[in-house]
Amino acid sequence: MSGGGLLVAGTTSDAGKSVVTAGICRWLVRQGVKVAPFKGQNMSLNSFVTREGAEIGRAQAMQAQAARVEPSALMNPVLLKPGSDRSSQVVLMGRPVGELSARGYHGGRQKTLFEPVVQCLEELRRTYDAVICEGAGSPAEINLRRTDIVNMGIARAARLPVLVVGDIDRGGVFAQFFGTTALLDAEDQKLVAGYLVNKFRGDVTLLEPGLEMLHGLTGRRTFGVLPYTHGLGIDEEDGLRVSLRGSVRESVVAPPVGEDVLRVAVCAVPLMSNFTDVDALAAEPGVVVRFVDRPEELTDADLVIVPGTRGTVRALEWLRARGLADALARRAADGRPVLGICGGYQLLGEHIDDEVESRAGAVTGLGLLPVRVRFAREKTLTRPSGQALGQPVEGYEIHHGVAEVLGGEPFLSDGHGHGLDGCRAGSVWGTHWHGSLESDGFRRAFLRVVAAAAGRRFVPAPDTSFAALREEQLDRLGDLIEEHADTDALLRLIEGGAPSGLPFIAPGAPALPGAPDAGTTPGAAQ
Ligand SMILES: NC(=O)CC[C@H](N)C(=O)O
Repeated sequence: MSGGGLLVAGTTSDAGKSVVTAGICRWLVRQGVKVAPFKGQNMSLNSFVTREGAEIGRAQAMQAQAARVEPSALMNPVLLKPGSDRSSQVVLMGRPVGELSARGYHGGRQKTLFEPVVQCLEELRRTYDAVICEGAGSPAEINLRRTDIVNMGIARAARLPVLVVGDIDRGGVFAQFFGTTALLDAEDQKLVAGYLVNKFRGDVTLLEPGLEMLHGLTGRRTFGVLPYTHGLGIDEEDGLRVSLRGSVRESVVAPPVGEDVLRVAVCAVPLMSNFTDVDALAAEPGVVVRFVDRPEELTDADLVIVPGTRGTVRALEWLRARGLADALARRAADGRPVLGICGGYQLLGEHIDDEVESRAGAVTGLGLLPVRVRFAREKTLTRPSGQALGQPVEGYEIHHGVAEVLGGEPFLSDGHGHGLDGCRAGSVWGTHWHGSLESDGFRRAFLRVVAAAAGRRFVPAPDTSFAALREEQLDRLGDLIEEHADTDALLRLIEGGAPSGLPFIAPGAPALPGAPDAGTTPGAAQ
């Protein structure tokens, strides 16, 4: 195969585009196809750092792993990181280029990003046999189509066939498939090859008449019906699938090894970034991870984690306002474990000087670690490695804040006694490194320290390999596609593009209010 491509669009957010894209990548690479993932523009606070030091969405890094290739900035040229409900940091080719309001972004900036996005995809298509692209939200966002760079905009520019994924679990999937198609203009519709039903529970024979009717209505076939599968929510784009009032959805089912479980409470701070850091804890038998936002929920926790955040000062204010700051201080005084990661580490320190992220200037931190933080314009984006508790640790850093450690013990060091990052003072630990808990030996050693401090007879399983668990998940995604999609038809689509003769479904895209043809011939193709 060469020059193959596909856009995996969705009828809604959370329809399963990311995991379907990953599953298609894993299936193709097993067939010997050299494949890469791509998403023109991603909005997420879960990001990753490539070996070249570029920041991209974690979902694309996960898909690259599914495709067994090294993640690169080309795979996610634009990353938007929300800093409030109305503005985002724009990361272009892995580097931040500014902070923009949604209005400013859609009003003009996005247009300027179209060319670079198209070029990145072209470069990937020259290097790989096939590129599986992921859309965002729904392609039928009629207010945004004109400036779109991630759904039909890119499909049209690159002549990609489009597969629309729908989540049947929430109901309404036929109307969604039909409506998504019918609200696109005629040229866009020519690329919409068909549908994929996701998260189906029950008897497929009951669904089949509906799929036939859908075919009759749209002239488009359904390429597969994927069953509802638990435990596949890996590296999500956003917080949608993490129940902030509940436990992590990825908890392992194996029973605890020791007599006690270990309870981990993760403070659900605003603008939480890389909450995926705690996935590795949830993968440990006997570790119970939940997100919390009330001080009384810290009482029975053996370990409290303050995770990363795109709003360090805002998170600090939130912790104070909710009474969590006092609860954290009491824990520290009682010698009970607290771990701060990135933004969570910064706010545990004594002082924050921030003219960059919050522009709040001088702010007093929680004072639980002897650390001072100054925000820099330059973003630190690295993939460090070192040691802690005598075990090798790998991580990645994504932050503007620069920490000056004034005391305590170094947390992560180079193995020769030189501190590399972070700080430990009594039972409080902090580091800028994300992903450190994925290092199996370190995670076990850290959990043993926590268990001892908490007086729990918890024993970490000797053999949990987070990397192996992740591989297993990616294989299961590949299996889902192989077993429940018409792979021959998918292959033809990826190789040959959308079939010709797909019918137009009225009314098509409406004209924008105020545009010259507004109010006339609603079905007119643009
Ligand atoms: N990833 C993070 O938690 C970032 C921390 C903080 N917002 C900074 O930029 O320094």
